[in-house]
Amino acid sequence: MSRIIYTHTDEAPMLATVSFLPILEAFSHAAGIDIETRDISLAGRIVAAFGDLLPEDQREADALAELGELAKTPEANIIKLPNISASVPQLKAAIAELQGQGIALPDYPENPQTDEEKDVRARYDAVKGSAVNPVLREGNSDRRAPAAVKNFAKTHPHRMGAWASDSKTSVATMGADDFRSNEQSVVLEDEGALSIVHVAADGAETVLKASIPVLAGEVVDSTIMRAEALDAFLRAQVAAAKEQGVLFSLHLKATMMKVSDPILFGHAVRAFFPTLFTQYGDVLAAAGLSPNNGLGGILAGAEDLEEPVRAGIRAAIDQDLADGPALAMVNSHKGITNLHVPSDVIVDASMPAMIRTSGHMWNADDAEQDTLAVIPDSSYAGVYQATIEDCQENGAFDPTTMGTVPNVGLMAQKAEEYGSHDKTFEIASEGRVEVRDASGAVLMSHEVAAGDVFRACQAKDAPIRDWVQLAVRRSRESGMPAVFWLDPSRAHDRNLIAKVEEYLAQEDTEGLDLRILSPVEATKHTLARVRRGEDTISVTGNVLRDYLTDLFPIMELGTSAKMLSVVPLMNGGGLFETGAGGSAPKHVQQLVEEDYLRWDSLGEFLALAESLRHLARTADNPRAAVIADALDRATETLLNNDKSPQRKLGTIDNRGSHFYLALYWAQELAAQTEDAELAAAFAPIAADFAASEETIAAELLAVQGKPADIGGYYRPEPAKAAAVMRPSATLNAIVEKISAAL
Ligand SMILES: NC(=O)C1=CN([C@@H]2O[C@H](COP(=O)(O)OP(=O)(O)OC[C@H]3O[C@@H](n4cnc5c(N)ncnc54)[C@H](OP(=O)(O)O)[C@@H]3O)[C@@H](O)[C@H]2O)C=CC1
Ligand SMILES: O=C(O)CCC(=O)C(=O)O
Ligand SMILES: [Mg+2]
Repeated sequence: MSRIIYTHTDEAPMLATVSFLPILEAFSHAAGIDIETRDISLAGRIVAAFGDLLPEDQREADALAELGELAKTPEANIIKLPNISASVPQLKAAIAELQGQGIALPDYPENPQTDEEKDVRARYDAVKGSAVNPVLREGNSDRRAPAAVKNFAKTHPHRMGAWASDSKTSVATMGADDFRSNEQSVVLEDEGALSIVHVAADGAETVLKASIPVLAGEVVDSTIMRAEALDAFLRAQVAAAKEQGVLFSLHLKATMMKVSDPILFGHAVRAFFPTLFTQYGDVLAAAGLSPNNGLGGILAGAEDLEEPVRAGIRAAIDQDLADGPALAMVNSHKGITNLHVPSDVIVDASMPAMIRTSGHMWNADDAEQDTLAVIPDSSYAGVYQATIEDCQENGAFDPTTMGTVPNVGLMAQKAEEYGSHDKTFEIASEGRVEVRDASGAVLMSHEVAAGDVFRACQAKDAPIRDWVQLAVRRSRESGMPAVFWLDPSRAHDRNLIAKVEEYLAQEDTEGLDLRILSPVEATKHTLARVRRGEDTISVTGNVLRDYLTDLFPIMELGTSAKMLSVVPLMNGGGLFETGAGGSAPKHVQQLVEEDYLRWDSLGEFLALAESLRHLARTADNPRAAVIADALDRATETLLNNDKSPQRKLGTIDNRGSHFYLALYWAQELAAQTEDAELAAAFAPIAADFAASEETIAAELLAVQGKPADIGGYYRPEPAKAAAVMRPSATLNAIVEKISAAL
């Protein structure tokens, strides 16, 4: 039997899976393929983290660890749906829900003191933030809009907000004293181990990290964000937004940058609420209410404090809101601001969403307004400023004519910033931080003050070489020019440029247009081509991979969820991610309120076809190729017949789109001539689906419009979720018959 692993994740994609998986299993069975699921949801990962401490009957295997090992083998064929990268507030909510379901989990220790509490905290911290993707991504990233999807977007353009030439929207970034400007970088000649040591002003040494294994040829960088400069910068932006009459909004990646960015977020909360922290800073700290978890956590925690402190805190917050600039809102109806929850505004998706909406965000009156987008570190902020300037000059992008920008991203083996969590520290006291080799020689050194954020990153040589080869291959296969977005004014990028030049020289690049430009120059170059309808591959590091695979798809297709996202694993396996989009929490809310799920599973369909094709190649299963090609044709028909989920009640939603996919897929299999046995088996199934179309559509539409009970948010009850997500008895019966057909 050939095997595909389909991941069980969170929120909208997990609910979509409840509906789609039975269909997928039935069709795959016909090709002798086993679909196995593994639970890598936030809830599943929490339970697995306490495997040894829970009562026997509550223990669950660590599926993520298993898949992480599998990803290093040639047999890996994993379809990875988006999952929650949890902030602390989300983590606590998930723990509470699981406790409510009777699972004997400890509370999240806010301020761990005993060894036991420290152990609990370490387990929870390992589950926090972007804890899944870095484990599975044992390869570099190839994300693109398939031709059928791009063509559909050109003929059915999504709405784009017009840009005014007098738009006051802009990006503010530090440019000095930040991660970018303080960066140092070395290329290691030999394998070994590094250490990170803090040397206090009096010479006392504290080991921050005892041993970082390194390989020969690896690029290692270190840098710091200066707290004092950050505070001055943030205060200046609060004043600037007020003076310019624009919204203040902060854009970070507190999920993936799970150690550094919540700290930066906390600094912004302090800068925006000076009265609150001057008057109540000590009270909040004593109550364990950290600004790093956002205004939402402070407001909720203040409820437990005594009067008059409680009223005083609220008054101070109101005072600061009245004194400061208007604050961008995440949900103006519920009064949720940009500074409420660190994971509510995630830069990769939030900046493109703003650019798509005329450079606006929402204010407290639920109206659009120009915005000062605050992105403290200047490494990548210039990309957004250049894009904004382009729109101010030339107007909004036109999805009917614009070129496409696929991405080849350096990602494997926790490359660059996204692998830096275990090497990121908030500095306790003045002195310097040194990165030393095993002999004690100092490779890099930074003067530091208390509160500065130190960060070290690694990029291994083999992934860098693989990334250059992937870029050459994609440029060759697509016929598109490719631009390496690397900045000669950054220490890390200078080392990468040298490697790119070395490895490109070893490839056959005859006739290819490959160049290296700084991110801002690359943005300008790419956008000029985009406006002429020309296509350009962006070849980037891990962070720009993340940013650009939302930025361009959101302009081109309306959402990054429609992207094909392939990770050719370095040891020969395949990881197929579904789009670049996340798990869309607001979709679950809509489902629970009115039994309508607008999640678009297009990303799953595209990933599945690639996964099947990979299986056909690696497991010598020609039938897998037949059902893959049939699936791609079915997906194209689905797009052209407009059977993707719409957005409003009374139209087909996610479940309806799964039915139509099954119908078209069965019809394609019945019609193909490569595999007669398969065609014969699917002919009656296709006929059944077609004959029942009206009944099934009616059964699926009938449930809409009233609240749906799935019995949990982070871990819904399987039976309730299945009842909600599979409401058509007619459809379920036909799906059942497929497995018996072959
Ligand atoms: N690979 C992964 O595992 C990723 C996980 N995440 C996680 O997702 C959560 C939410 O993050 P957020 O930044 O809000 O990003 P999301 O991508 O979840 O949501 C952004 C917006 O994209 C649109 N969208 C995304 N996917 C789909 C889809 N399949 N069908 C229809 N619309 C879609 C919706 O916008 P619109 O209303 O405009 O249609 C949605 O509101 C977080 O927990 C985050 O950690 C985020 C990114 C990647
Ligand atoms: O892992 C995450 O938290 C998000 C991943 C992401 O945004 C991406 O890969 O595009
Ligand atoms: Mg992303």
